[in-house]
Parts: sequence; structure tokens; C-alpha cells
Amino acid sequence: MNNRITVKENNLPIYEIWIEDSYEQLVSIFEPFHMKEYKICIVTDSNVEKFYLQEVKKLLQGVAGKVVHYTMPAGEESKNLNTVQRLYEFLIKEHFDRKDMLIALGGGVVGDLTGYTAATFLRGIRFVQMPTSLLAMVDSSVGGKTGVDFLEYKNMIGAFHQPKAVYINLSVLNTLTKEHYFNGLGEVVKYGMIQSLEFYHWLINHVETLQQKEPSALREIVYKSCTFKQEIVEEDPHELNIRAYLNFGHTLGHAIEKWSKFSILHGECVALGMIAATYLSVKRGFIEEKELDILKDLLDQLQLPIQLNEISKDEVVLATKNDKKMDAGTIQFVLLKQIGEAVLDRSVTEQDMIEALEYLMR
Ligand SMILES: NC(=O)c1ccc[n+]([C@@H]2O[C@H](COP(=O)([O-])OP(=O)(O)OC[C@H]3O[C@@H](n4cnc5c(N)ncnc54)[C@H](O)[C@@H]3O)[C@@H](O)[C@H]2O)c1
Ligand SMILES: O=C(O)C(=O)C[C@@H](O)[C@H](O)[C@H](O)COP(=O)(O)O
Ligand SMILES: [Zn+2]
Repeated sequence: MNNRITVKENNLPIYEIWIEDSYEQLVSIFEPFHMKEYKICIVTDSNVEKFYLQEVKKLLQGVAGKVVHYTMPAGEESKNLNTVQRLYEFLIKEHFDRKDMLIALGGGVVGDLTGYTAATFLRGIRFVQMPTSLLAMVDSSVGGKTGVDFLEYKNMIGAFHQPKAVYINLSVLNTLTKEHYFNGLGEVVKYGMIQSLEFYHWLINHVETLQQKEPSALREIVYKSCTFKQEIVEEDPHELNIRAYLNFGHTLGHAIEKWSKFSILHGECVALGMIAATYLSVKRGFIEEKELDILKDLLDQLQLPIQLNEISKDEVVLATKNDKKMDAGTIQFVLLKQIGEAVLDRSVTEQDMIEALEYLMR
């Protein structure tokens, strides 16, 4: 299978996604960037540091004039402006200039925060994504959405800033916890639902190999997911229209994530949000009710949550009022026209959302 995907903007190639089984090729991705005179700061978190920082730092020492690193505490709680400020302070102390580069070595939290820092420091410096969680490999490292949470609202402060490259080493998934592995599968299922019935069926037919983290299945889902995302972001890089489909399950998902104070993981909240959005798609008469059971069965087998025991419906609905797809006071909700085809719908009301949350509590 092909292990390289080129992402274009206005038909011009802007970066490559490398899908490898080790860090053997890492040095070669830096050839076009002429880093010998410049500095690199590897940004990572307290878990990933223990496993991969030494190896990556050693390799990059042969690439750049100087390599330093910055480690943040692991977890969504770090994804805020306080951490960004500490990273700015570190970069200033290390005299980083506009040609220097950040490397995001970690999951989606490290990727989003490093990307946002790169977008804003000195009005924008270069950065490379080295995703280490499944979620970051299949979604957050591609497409240039960067940002941090604010007042626990998800990704409220951010910028579009494209990486110079995305380097995926699939073997690092060996050290990822089961919980975070299955969490990443939430976003993988999303691609099937919004973009490809064929891929959705493939997932249903490969549940066991996915449960067992079988290497060829992992390669397949990472390659396919990156390709699905590349196709959408090339067509609509700044989410003026169809990129919003990638937000399927996120309007209520993000609101549940905020309500849970991040105790429910992003991919898990997306799973719940996808069930809610599918429920509303059934209610609109777009898809058959049996699709809800098929989806819930798939998510359940992938160890993702399919119901909520307690929730403050009002708090969750209130949080959706700050959804980034709000337009003149109405939410553009992502629904399904059919499995494999998303549609934007402006007619979802607060009462609809409450009903969908009640469905999750049954
Ligand atoms: N920018 C985007 O397009 C986009 C898309 C989807 C999600 N996101 C964001 O991504 C974040 C979630 O990302 P995540 O699930 O990767 O969370 P995360 O970055 O917190 O990583 C999950 C956990 O796994 C650990 N970890 C990562 N790689 C590891 C490895 N190889 N071995 C051992 N431990 C490892 C991390 O230290 C962390 O504890 C959320 O903030 C979400 O909003 C952004
Ligand atoms: O890349 C995108 O576009 C996405 O929407 C991918 C989502 O999985 C991701 O969680 C994104 O951050 C959510 O959108 P946001 O605009 O609310 O941050
Ligand atoms: Zn997401």
C-alpha cells in the first residue's frame, strides 16, 4: 500500500503525510527545510517524553543547528493559553527566530497546542506534526486546524496553520493505552459515516482485527482516514462549507466534553455525538432506524460509549450556543442524508437536541 499522501492547496502541494513503521525515514523529511543553521524545539507531553523523546531528539540533532525540547503535562487540561504562554517564554529564552521550527511529538493535545503556538509566535513559524496517538494520526495532525480550549470551551482560540510535514510512525501505537486507542477509533468511524459507506462496511467487517490492533488493519485505517481528510481539506481548507462535515458528532460531542470537564475523552464524546446526530437524521426521515442500532453495535464493539447515565441537558445545550458552526444565531448541524453522506441542516432546535440527549440516556 502507498505510504505517502500529498496535501495540496490551490492545486499546489503544500506538505506530505508519511506513514512509516519506524523513525528510520525521519531525517529525510527535513531535507527540503535546510535546517542546519536553524533551531528545532520538540514539544511533547509527560507520557510521550518517556517513550520517544530521546530517540527523536538524537535523530534531529543530525538535522538542525540546535535541538531543544519543551514538555507539558499530559492531558486535555494542558490545552490552554497558560501552556501556550509558558511555551512562548521558553522559545524567547532560547532565542527562537522566524526560521526556526517546532515539532509536535504527541497526541492531538500536543499537536493542536504546538500548531497554535507556531501560528502565532513571531506571526507564524514552521512546524511539523509527529502524531503519536491514533486520534492524532487519523485526524488532528492533518488539515492545519490548531488551537486551545478557553473556559473549557473546546478549541475556542485557534488559527489555521498548515504543518510543513506529517510523520507517522505506526509502531508507536504499541505503547498507547487501550482507552486512547479505542478513543481514536471514534474519529475513524466518523469518516465512514460522512464520506464512505464502503469504508463503514469495512470497519463493521474488521471489528475483530481492530479490537486486536492488527498491524495491517491499523495501516489501513490510518491511510484511509488521512486520505478522506486530505480530500475534504483540499476542497475547503478554511471550513467555509464542506469541511464542516468533519464536525459530525462534534456539536453535542464538544458540549458533552465541556460538561464532563474533560473526564470523557474527545473520541468518546464524538461517539456519543454521532449517535445523537444519527438519531436526529432518523427523526428527519433521512435514514432508517435500523442504522442507529448498527452504529451503536459498531461503537460498542470498539469499546466506545453508547449511552450516558447522567447529564445536565440544559448545560450541554447551552454550551452548543458557542459552537463554531453558529451562523447568525442558528447552528449548522451536521446530519446524515444517508450513511456515507453528510448534510448541513439549520433546522435543529434546542428541543431536538434535548430529545437526542434523552435518547442517549435511555
Ligand atoms: N486539530 C484537529 O483537527 C483535531 C481533530 C481531532 C481532535 N483534535 C483534538 O485532539 C485532542 C485529543 O487528542 P488525543 O486523543 O491524541 O489526546 P492526547 O494528546 O491527550 O493523547 C492521549 C493520551 O495518550 C498519550 N500518548 C500519546 N501518544 C502515545 C504513545 N504513542 N504511547 C503512549 N502514550 C501516548 C498522551 O500522553 C495522552 O495521555 C483533543 O483536544 C481534540 O480536540 C483536534
Ligand atoms: O479538521 C476538522 O475540520 C475537524 O473538524 C476535525 C475534528 O475532528 C476536530 O475535533 C476539530 O477540532 C473540531 O472542530 P473545531 O472547529 O470545533 O475545533
Ligand atoms: Zn474531533
